[in-house]
Amino acid sequence: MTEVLRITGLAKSFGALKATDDVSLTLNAGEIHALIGPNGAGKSTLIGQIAGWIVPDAGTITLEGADITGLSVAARAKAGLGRTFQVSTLAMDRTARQNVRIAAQARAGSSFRFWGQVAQDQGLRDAVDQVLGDVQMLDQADTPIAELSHGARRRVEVACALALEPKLLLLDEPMAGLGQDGTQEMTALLARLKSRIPILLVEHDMDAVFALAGRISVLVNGAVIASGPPDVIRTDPAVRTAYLGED
Ligand SMILES: Nc1ncnc2c1ncn2[C@@H]1O[C@H](COP(=O)(O)OP(=O)(O)OP(=O)(O)O)[C@@H](O)[C@H]1O
Repeated sequence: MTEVLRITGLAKSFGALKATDDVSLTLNAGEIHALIGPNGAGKSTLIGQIAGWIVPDAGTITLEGADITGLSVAARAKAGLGRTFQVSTLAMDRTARQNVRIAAQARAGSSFRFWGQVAQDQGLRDAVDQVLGDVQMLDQADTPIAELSHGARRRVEVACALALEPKLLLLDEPMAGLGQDGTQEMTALLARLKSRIPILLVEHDMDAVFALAGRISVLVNGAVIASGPPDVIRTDPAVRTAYLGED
């Protein structure tokens, strides 16, 4: 079992409020580790600290054994921390392919430097087609984002993240607002991806979480109250009381 991400003793307070209270967790190769918890539990604050736009008061974050706690957002992305954004960053007037190409170009910048233009163009085209295929968007690759469904846009966002060849994906509520079909498509996509790229998943859709996650950690008032496989979490009395409800 290869550990990709390790968070140790992460803490963040806003005034007297402990938004993240001594949180430790790991993400292993080949798994989806879901982070669930009621509104205000501290999930987004935790993701913000891992991604780097919130500075923790204490704790460390390591990516494949390297300490990334002090790195900038951009440096973390370069180190292999992939993510999508809660607010879409896609260029709406560009096609899916053009959006993914921008991400692939950012990734390829240095590695293609010594190649000729033709090889560079071919390499980029192949990389873009590969990730568009991964998210099953090849048939809509040349459609402007503005004309795509919400679910298709989400898949293009995942393709942009994949184009950066990350070591893991941080996904903050990828099912939000998708509806039944979109949620099913996104669930299938994440299930396909996980063997290649481990995913730390924050998600409110419990059907998706229990279908996808190998491990679930439950956050309440900034602290992890339970962590384990779905069947253990489902029956944990503290979790049922705090979050899932008794029904
Ligand atoms: N910048 C901030 N300043 C003050 N308080 C904050 C700040 N950011 C978050 N909080 C508080 O920290 C707590 C955790 O918020 P956070 O958004 O991380 O929870 P969450 O689990 O992601 O919630 P949701 O499921 O609703 O997105 C909340 O009480 C929130 O009001």
